[in-house]
Amino acid sequence: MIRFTLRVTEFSTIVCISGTSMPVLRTLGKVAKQAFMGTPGCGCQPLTVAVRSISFSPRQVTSDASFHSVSFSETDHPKVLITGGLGQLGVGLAKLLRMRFGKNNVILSDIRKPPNNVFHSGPFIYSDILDYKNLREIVVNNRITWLVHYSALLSAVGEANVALARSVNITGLHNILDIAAEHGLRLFVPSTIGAFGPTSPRNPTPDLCVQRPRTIYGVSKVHAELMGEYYHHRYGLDFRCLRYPGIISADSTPGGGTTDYAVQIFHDAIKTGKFECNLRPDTRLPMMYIDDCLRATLEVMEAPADTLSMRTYNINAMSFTPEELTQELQKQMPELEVTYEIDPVRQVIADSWPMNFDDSNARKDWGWKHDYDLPELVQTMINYFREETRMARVN
Ligand SMILES: NC(=O)c1ccc[n+]([C@@H]2O[C@H](COP(=O)([O-])OP(=O)(O)OC[C@H]3O[C@@H](n4cnc5c(N)ncnc54)[C@H](O)[C@@H]3O)[C@@H](O)[C@H]2O)c1
Ligand SMILES: C[C@@H](O)[C@H](N)C(=O)O
Repeated sequence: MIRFTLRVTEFSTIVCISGTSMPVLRTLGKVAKQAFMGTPGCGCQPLTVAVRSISFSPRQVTSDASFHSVSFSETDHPKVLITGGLGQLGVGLAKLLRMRFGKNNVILSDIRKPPNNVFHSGPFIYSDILDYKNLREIVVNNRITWLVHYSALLSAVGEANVALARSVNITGLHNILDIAAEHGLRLFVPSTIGAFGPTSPRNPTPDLCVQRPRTIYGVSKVHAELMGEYYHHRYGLDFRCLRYPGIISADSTPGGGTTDYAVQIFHDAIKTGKFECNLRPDTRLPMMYIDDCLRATLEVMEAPADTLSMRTYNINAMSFTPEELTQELQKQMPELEVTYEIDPVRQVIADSWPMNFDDSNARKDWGWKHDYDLPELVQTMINYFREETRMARVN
C-alpha cells in the first residue's frame, strides 16, 4: 500500500516493505514555499529547511540547527563518509580520498566487520543505511560534508533477494537523500550500465535514452538517478552521479554482479591456469579498471558545479567480450584454458545491458579521460597477481 499526499508545506508517505504491511511514516517537514515554486535558470533552490522532521532525541540536534553549522567551504577539506565501504570499491576510494584530504577526513562505514588492515588504515564506523537516526547522528557528530553512497545489492545478488535489494537500494537511498539534503552535503551515488535495459540503444548507449531495466538492481539505480536529480532541482541538493561500467580490481573482490567474471578470470588464471566463464564468449560489456573509476569519482566530486550540465553521466574506458579478454590474457599465459558454463540469470541480464557506453558529455563537461585500455588492464592485473604469488613464496 502506498499513500502519498503533497501540500506546499508538507508531504507524508506510508510505504509497504517486503510484502509485510510495515508502515514507514515519513514526514518531509516544512518545505519553503519558494523552493516548491523553483526558480528560473538552473531551477535550483538552496535548501533552507529540513526535508524530513524527526522525533527529537538528546543525542541529536534539531534539523534547523544542524543545517547551517556544517556548510562546506571550498577552501576546507571535505569531511567524507563512505557507506557500504567494505565492498569492491570502498576501501580503494577511501585510500585515494585520504591521500588527498587527510586520513582522518575520510570515514569508511559498513555493516560488516572490517579486516585488520582496513580497521587500522583510518576511521571506520558501523553504519546500517536503513537506520536513519544512526546515519543522521554520524553525519552530525562528524561534521560530514561529502557523502559517497556505495551500499547496494548488485545485479545477480539482487535477483536472488529482491525484497532485500528493494529495501537496501531504494529505502536506504531515501534515507541518504533526506540526510544529505537536510545537512547540505555534496552527495555521490554511483549508477551503472545496469540502469539500461533491452529497449535502450546498446551500441553505443548515450546518457539520455529509454531506460527500462529488467533487474531490481537496474530499477533501483534508475530510481536513484531520478530521485537525486529531483532533490537537486527541488531542494538544491548537490547530487552527483556516474554510471560505472563493470569494474575490475585486483585487491578487492566483486559483490555478486554480472560482470564479476572479468575479475575472477585473473584469480583463476594465475592459480590454476583454468577458468570456467558464466557468460557466452561473445558477450560484450563496458568495463573499467578500478583506478580510473575511483579517479573519475573524485574528479566529478571536485568539478565546479557550473561545469556540470547534467547530474548523471556515463563514464567509459573499454568494452570487451570474454573471448577478447581471454585472447589478451593468453598473450602472456598461452597455456590458459577457458571453458563456458552459462549462468542463464547473468546471461539474460548481460544481454540487456549496453555493449558500448557513450561518455562524450563527461569528457566535454569536466574533462573525463580514462588511462587504462584492455592491454594495460591485463598487464596491471597480471603484474599484481604475479607479485602477490612471489611474495607468498618468499614468506
Ligand atoms: N563494482 C562494480 O562493478 C560496480 C559497477 C557499477 C556500479 N557499482 C556501484 O558502486 C557501488 C559500490 O559497489 P561495490 O562493487 O563496492 O559493491 P559491493 O557489493 O562489493 O559492496 C556493497 C557493500 O554494501 C554493504 N551493505 C549492504 N547492505 C548494507 C546496509 N544495509 N547498510 C550499509 N551497508 C550495506 C555491503 O556490506 C557491502 O560491503 C554500488 O552502489 C554499486 O551499485 C559498482
Ligand atoms: C555493472 C555493475 O553494476 C555490477 N558489477 C554488476 O554486474 O552488477
